[in-house]
Amino acid sequence: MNEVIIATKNSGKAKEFIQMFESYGITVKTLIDYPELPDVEETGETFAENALLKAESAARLTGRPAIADDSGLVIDALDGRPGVYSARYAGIDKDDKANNRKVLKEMAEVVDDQRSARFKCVLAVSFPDDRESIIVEGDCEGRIAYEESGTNGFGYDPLFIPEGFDQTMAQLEPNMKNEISHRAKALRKLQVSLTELDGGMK
Ligand SMILES: O=P(O)(O)OP(=O)(O)OP(=O)(O)OC[C@H]1O[C@@H](n2cnc3c(O)ncnc32)[C@H](O)[C@@H]1O
Ligand SMILES: [Mg+2]
Repeated sequence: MNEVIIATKNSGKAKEFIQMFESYGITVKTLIDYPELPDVEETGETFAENALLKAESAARLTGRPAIADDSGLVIDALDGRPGVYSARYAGIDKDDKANNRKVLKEMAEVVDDQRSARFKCVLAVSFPDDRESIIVEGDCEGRIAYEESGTNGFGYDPLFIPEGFDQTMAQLEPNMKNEISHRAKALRKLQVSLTELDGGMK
């Protein structure tokens, strides 16, 4: 495999996948390269259901294996919200600024030791033939800051302080995020699953 399709229209995710796959010598194409493909409605109740919906649709429509990422932020003090609704938490889809403001407001009165949270990433690989889809997941533990800091990354990165750091994900170098992130952990598991398939990832 020297090219892979990632079924995402999120440019932040796309950039990270391009960087992470570089080390395997694999070129990444995303749905940004296939503007004619229709949007998939994320009607699932779990990250896995939504990842599968996106991967199956892309594999069917492109005729090639496709990987989809469904991910989000799970905050303990908010009973797991924003969770699967992370992209549209403040109402409008993919308004990162508004989503971050809403989370900060809801977390304003929450004390230090109750600010635990994790990023979750579920990756699904689907095939255009009758091979079964593969699902893997990765978590990144951390806590919610009191204000936004940093400009790297995307989404909730300016609010999220990963375990073992005193800076937000948006203040870390992209290479560091791509070592420790939920997405990196899921991708490492996928590498293991894919090497068991014909051809593998190399
Ligand atoms: O469905 P696609 O096209 O992949 O793009 P999306 O942005 O809609 O992606 P999701 O449905 O998986 O929603 C995930 C949301 O969770 C947040 N998120 C996911 N991974 C993140 C990360 O690494 N850093 C910060 N926020 C993240 C971000 O707000 C995303 O919009
Ligand atoms: Mg989405």
